[in-house]
Amino acid sequence: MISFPGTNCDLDTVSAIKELTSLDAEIVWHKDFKGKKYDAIIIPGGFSYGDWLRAGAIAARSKAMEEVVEEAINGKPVLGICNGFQILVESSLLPGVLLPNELGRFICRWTRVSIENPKGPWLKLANKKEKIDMPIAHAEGRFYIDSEKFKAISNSSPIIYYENGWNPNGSFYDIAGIGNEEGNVLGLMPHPERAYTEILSPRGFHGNGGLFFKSLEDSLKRGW
Ligand SMILES: NC(=O)CC[C@H](N)C(=O)O
Repeated sequence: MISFPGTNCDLDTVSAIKELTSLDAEIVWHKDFKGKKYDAIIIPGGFSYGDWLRAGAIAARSKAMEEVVEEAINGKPVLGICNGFQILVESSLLPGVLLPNELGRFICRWTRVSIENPKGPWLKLANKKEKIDMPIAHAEGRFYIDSEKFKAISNSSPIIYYENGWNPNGSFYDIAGIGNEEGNVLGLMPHPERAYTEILSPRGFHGNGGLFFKSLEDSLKRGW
């Protein structure tokens, strides 16, 4: 798990993985990060470099991200959560861009998503259209992708959609998260590490965000 200046969800994400799985997980300062050392890479949420320029833009140009790009191209599992998703998009590992929220301000609330075209190590245990409840907390989460590109990938790449009426930020096509064609790289704006047990979830929501981490565990043990 890579930590940049301003990353603030790294501890939560390590805790989620350790509580839910038998996997080992550690936080690595970006300057010390060596991609080859790990079986999977997570870029957690936060405000890397204070979200200056655009969220994720500066971290995307770091040496650590050069390593991540190399590993991702070789098929290693890479997950970006919120600011991590912004960094993956800024690194061109995932298509599209993340624009400021339609409301023009930071939004923090629970939301509900469903999964299309589940594949790859992060979604191995997901059923088609599986619904997951997780909170979002961001200012720049409005996903944009042009219609041609969307058409080209919508039947083949994993896509996480906000359920009808749950789009908090004006994302195009209600997109909350997206994967590459192979599914080894996945990015999402909602926070699964804040929704991995029932006790973390408000009344009426399911704490089922652990699916991503349990899928990784299963995938690393048995393949995907
Ligand atoms: N929680 C996060 O990672 C989101 C923060 C994010 N950089 C933003 O758009 O505000």
